[in-house]
Amino acid sequence: MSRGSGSPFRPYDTSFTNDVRKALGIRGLMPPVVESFELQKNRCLEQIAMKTTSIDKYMYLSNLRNTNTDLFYRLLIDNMREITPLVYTPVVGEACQKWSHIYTQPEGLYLSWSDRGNLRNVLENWPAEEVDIVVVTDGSRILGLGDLGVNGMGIPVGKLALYVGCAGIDPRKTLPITIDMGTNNEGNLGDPMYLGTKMHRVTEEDELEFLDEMMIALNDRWPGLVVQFEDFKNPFPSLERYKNTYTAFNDDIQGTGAVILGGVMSGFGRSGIPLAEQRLVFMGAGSAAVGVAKQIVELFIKNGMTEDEARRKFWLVDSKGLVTNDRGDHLAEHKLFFSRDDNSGQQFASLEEVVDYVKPTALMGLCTTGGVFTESIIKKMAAMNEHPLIFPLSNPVHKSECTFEQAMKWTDGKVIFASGSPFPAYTHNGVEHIPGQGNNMYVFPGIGLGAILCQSTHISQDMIYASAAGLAKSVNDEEKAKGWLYPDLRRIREVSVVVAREVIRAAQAGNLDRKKNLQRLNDAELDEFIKKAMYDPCEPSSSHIASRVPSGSSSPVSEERGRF
Ligand SMILES: NC(=O)C1=CN([C@@H]2O[C@H](COP(=O)(O)OP(=O)(O)OC[C@H]3O[C@@H](n4cnc5c(N)ncnc54)[C@H](O)[C@@H]3O)[C@@H](O)[C@H]2O)C=CC1
Ligand SMILES: CC(=O)C(=O)O
Ligand SMILES: [Mg+2]
Repeated sequence: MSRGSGSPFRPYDTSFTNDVRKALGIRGLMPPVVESFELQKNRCLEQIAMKTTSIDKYMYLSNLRNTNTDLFYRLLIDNMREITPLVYTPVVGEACQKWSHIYTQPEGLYLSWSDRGNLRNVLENWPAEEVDIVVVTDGSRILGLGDLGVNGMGIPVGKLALYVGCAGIDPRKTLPITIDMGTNNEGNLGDPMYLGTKMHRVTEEDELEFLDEMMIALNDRWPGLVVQFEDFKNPFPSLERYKNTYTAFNDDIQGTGAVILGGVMSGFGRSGIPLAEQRLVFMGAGSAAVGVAKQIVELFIKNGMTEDEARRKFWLVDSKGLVTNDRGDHLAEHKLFFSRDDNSGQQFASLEEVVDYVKPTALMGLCTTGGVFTESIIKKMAAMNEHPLIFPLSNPVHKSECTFEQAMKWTDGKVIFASGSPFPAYTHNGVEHIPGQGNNMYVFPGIGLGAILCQSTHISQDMIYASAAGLAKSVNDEEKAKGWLYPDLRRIREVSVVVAREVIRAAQAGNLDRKKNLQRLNDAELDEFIKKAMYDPCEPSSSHIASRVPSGSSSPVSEERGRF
């Protein structure tokens, strides 16, 4: 059986010792050699190198995850910088666009509109007894690629792979869900191979009713599980509805908010400009932009500003220009908090006009439109600031508002930079610079891990803020000396321990933790507890496997659901 990204079934693995093979009755069913994970990983890396396209590499890795879960995660954990871009952004974006064509296996659970009224029964079909965490999308805004319908399944699958790799969530207890509410993508509707229901999207009200049923059904089958909402075109209603009722959060609003808050906590310090003098222009005024701005507002408030003073540090620009009260259009609810009323009737249609008017210290890109941070705009940022913060955060790479190379060249190396998708290093004046990746993957795994371990009833704003503070704390002296805003991705599991610890502490402070005995642990003990709880795949020992062979069974492999 091979179902789901967290499918635990390990096939005849060449790391099985002869004793193990005997115990399982599988001698001869695989090559005779007994290999270490190390050797097997090298074979995997060789095979990945042989594939000439990113999508082939993605498909190879998906197959590995589904057929040898432990080996896949060993490979990911030990090669985080190399493998993450292949299973997450940017390649997952291309995989989603081609999902219905590269499809070989389900990868997760599909809940369709036609299943409404019956979702509890459909959940019964998922084979895992226990589920700790769900990532769910409706496919309506996949990265910056728009409505991809059920082809968006690559996103919950990829996010959960990072939950396992970055934070050691048990893969058997992860569940990727795509809800099939139809699609307004005419390309999908006209594609004979499209894997979703061929109908236009149901209304937002209908979708919310469906989500209500889903949340009840999920919590009925797996009480208290963590639910991460991901890549919904309009994620605000579900966040408002569930954040105080379930252990649920929205990664695009809150996770992104936390990761960028963590980055600016370091970045503002490096820029040398006091908080009171910071002015932030956001290109994009959607869920991610508002989520990020709101978290930074919290930072300003914690540093002595009133809420009103804090919100006035932000200028949001959407496809119609600067968001103002008197622009003449009906502003969506989520934009109102940041809408400007001090523009003296002037309207600004383009980003460059806004930059001239505001003279920002920081420029954030969350507008799904590649290249909008032009040479002219970036040069102006460098002329106005000794060290401008420029964060092109849209995904995948071709949606990035500028590249690292452009930001470095056009600011003559002065930029403080982070991007949503990874960019290659750039050598400036003979020194190699590695760009920061301001991606929610630095926090959501630790948020989920913390919430699972302390059995939090909700995921509060304080827990989200704590995750950002934990991330900022995780940048070590060596990384700071190199000017990095984020820790080395190769240390992500250490970082996730700190993030999880801070999240647990915030849950405890808010009395949201159900597992009260963690309160007795000091920080070092809590870190130890977290580390011990993390899945860390290793070669199976004879005793490990032998202990799982049911007595009287000659070949228990087909029954095997254990970690090996
Ligand atoms: N780095 C990270 O960790 C994350 C990055 N993102 C990226 O952020 C982007 C936006 O995501 P959401 O806010 O959820 O989407 P959204 O659809 O809610 O918002 C997009 C916003 O961009 C504006 N926009 C679109 N084209 C524009 C243009 N040409 N000029 C000015 N504004 C324009 C829209 O008016 C809207 O306000 C996506 O590309 C996504 O991949 C999202 C979450 C996390
Ligand atoms: C990273 C992420 O969550 C996004 O681009 O939507
Ligand atoms: Mg997302």
